[in-house]
Amino acid sequence: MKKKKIIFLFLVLGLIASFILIYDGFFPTKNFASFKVGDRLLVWSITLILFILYTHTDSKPQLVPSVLSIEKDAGKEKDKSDVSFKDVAGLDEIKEELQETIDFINNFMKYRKMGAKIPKGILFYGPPGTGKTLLAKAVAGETNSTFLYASGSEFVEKYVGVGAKRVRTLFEKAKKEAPAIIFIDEIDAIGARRNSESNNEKDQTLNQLLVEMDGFNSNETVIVIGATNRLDLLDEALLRPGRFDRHIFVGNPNVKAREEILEVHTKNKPLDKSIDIKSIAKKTTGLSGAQLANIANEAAIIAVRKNKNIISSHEFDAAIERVLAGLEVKNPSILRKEKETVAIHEAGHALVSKLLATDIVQKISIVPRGQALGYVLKFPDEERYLLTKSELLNKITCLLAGRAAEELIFSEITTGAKDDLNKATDIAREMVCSYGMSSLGTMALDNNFMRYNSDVIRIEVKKITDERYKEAIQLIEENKELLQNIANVLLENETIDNDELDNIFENHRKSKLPCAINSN
Ligand SMILES: Nc1ncnc2c1ncn2[C@@H]1O[C@H](COP(=O)(O)OP(=O)(O)OP(=O)(O)O)[C@@H](O)[C@H]1O
Ligand SMILES: [Zn+2]
Repeated sequence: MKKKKIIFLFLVLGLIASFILIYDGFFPTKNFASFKVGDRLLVWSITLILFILYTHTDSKPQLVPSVLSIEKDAGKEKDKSDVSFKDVAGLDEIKEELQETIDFINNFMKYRKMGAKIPKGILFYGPPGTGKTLLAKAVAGETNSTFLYASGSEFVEKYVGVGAKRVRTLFEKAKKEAPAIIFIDEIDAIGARRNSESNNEKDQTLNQLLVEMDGFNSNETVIVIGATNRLDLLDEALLRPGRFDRHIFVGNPNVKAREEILEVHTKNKPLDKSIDIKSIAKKTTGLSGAQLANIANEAAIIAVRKNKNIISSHEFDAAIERVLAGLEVKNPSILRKEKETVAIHEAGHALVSKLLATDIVQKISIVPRGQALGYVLKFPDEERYLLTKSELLNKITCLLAGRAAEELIFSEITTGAKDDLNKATDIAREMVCSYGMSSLGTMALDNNFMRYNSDVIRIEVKKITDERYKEAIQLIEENKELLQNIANVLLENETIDNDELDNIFENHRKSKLPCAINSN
């Protein structure tokens, strides 16, 4: 379109020049005396050529991108993948399960002779950053297949038909370059359940995807891998046999897998002998593969910044903190009064966490990082898959303890508890709606019930958080002196680590013992 505009501009100039020269032909003036007949003919012919060019340039309105740009967009990372299963740490069961698919692509004829059909579609689902894309790339790498990457959101367009066309182009390309792995990330963007307030463009795109998946037969070595964080959102039609009929959950790594992931991502980095990958793996419960990769990279960056030629455990600790809590804010201009409030707030979290022995407090800090003015870094003592009701309640108490400490010490509350309140409310809502842990009964509540009974749910959630808040207040009240001690050390040193916190508790305990000499 830009080209057309430029041609149009020259055409207008040409036309003006042509008219002036025609006019001048009839009523010659001095101005154009030097223009011979040949020159005039040249200007007229150029104008004519511009006119022909203008009328022949693609004049499709910009509403729909041209086919060319669609072809360029669909399957951007068209390439052979150089990732193999060696690069995917942990996830052993998944790799085993994918072995069959790999064998099918590698020994296509063997299966064909037997009349065996292999699944066309595999769906990876699970939290972000757990290696879904990496696994798909590794399948392509292990089979030397073309890897075609597309993100579901790329197909979502305002204009009807564009998304569907992109899907078609993607599959055409895959068939042409088979064996191929089509990887559609965020497939929920196009594959979400259809409802009555349907969106025509989205429906057409999803329909096209279904048509394509039904359309290619098992003789074509094209495998579609979809990935989503929300399996529950997907349209059932997409999950039917013959489409995405293999669902593989890719979850956050356990301690052994975390160790392996850290090994993979530190393989090419010069590590100090003192570094114990096992202990880093233990400290990072609940983190995803992507976060661990990020930590390894941050540790290297921090070491470079310190002009070191080897990465030590100090850099790793700093990297964990940075990835979990965000960037340290340099020269923050925080008022003394605010600092006191933050210290009391964080001391409240740490005190109650320790009293209730929920998680191990790794570090308390009032050095602002990212959006937070202060934070408490905690890790569970061990890998947990099940949580008891009392553990969930204790978690809520710990979350509300920051606000409780503020109220108790300053008789005033601040906006600092926003994030805590969100998290506490989320846990309480889950207890009520998903875990059957409230007086509403031992059942899960479906969306319909939740929509029409939001008040009932709110009352239940409030009951839980109110009680927990009361408990937090009581615990802090009983240990006010300890809270002050923690806050004072924080104000003085800005951070407290696990051992120092133990010391504060221990010193406090000793100070409460009746003095041995005086007792005589
Ligand atoms: N199991 C793993 N082994 C090695 N590296 C991993 C693993 N899991 C994640 N990573 C690292 O994290 C990065 C991001 O992972 P990936 O993009 O595959 O996650 P994802 O599950 O597709 O995330 P999202 O759902 O956000 O798209 C990878 O490039 C890799 O560096
Ligand atoms: Zn807080």
